[in-house]
Amino acid sequence: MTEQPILQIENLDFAIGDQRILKDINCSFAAGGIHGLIGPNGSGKSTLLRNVCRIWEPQSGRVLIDGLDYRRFPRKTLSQMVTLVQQDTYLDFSMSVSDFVAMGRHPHLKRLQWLRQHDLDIIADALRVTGTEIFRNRLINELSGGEAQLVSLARALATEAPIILLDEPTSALDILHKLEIMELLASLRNAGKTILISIHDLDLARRYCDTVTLLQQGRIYYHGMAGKGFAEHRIKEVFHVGVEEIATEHGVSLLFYR
Ligand SMILES: Nc1ncnc2c1ncn2[C@@H]1O[C@H](COP(=O)(O)OP(=O)(O)OP(=O)(O)O)[C@@H](O)[C@H]1O
Repeated sequence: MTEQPILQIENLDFAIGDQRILKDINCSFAAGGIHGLIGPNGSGKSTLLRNVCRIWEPQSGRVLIDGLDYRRFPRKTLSQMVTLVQQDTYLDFSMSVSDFVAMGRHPHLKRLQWLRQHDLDIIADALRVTGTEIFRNRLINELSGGEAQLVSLARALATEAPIILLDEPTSALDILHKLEIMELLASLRNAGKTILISIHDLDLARRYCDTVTLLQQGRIYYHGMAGKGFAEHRIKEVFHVGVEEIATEHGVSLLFYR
């Protein structure tokens, strides 16, 4: 018997005003995987992530978590199950990094309940694994773009949600931090988390993702195994560039665009 996917999207349509942005989206994601969302600018990746965590709601179709329509869960319960690291991590309010990361514990607290030792331990752990504990006392609106991305990831980890959505989490990071984040995501995947990540860097996606979902103008063009997803003709047709695989001496191949 095949295991039920942790996340399923069925016949999802989403529009803003009269602009149809997502069209007939059908896909499912196994637990314990890194699932890449790729596609050109404006193809609908961020919009899909926002529909998956119910910041936006589809006009038709369903999102199922563990087989249940997410509209059946109270908002607080849904926030314990799914968390989103947004693309624009411009944090324009004055708050310490540790207070910001502590917000990740809110779905687990009752109204006006103080953080418990258990919560403080989880916050400390989230700061540690993202390498952000060194600026725990800094103000978030004084961080660089890359530092803010790491802190946003720390807050997501503090929720302990089994499904983590990330909207281009490495876009503002230098090469070392990019690799560190992807390695961290790989270890979270190995610990059983389900990660849905929108990512423009196709080489990183090829290296780290188990499956890819390729979007083109709001529709799914390909959904399946990552290896097969990067066939030359698909990249050519969706991104309108020529592409060639260049083998390296490290046993991996890199994409060369022309
Ligand atoms: N708040 C909004 N109001 C109106 N249209 C929007 C809004 N947000 C997104 N769109 C439109 O929806 C479409 C999909 O946008 P989305 O941000 O989901 O794409 P994306 O694939 O994440 O792009 P990128 O790679 O540039 O981040 C685009 O045409 C965009 O202009």
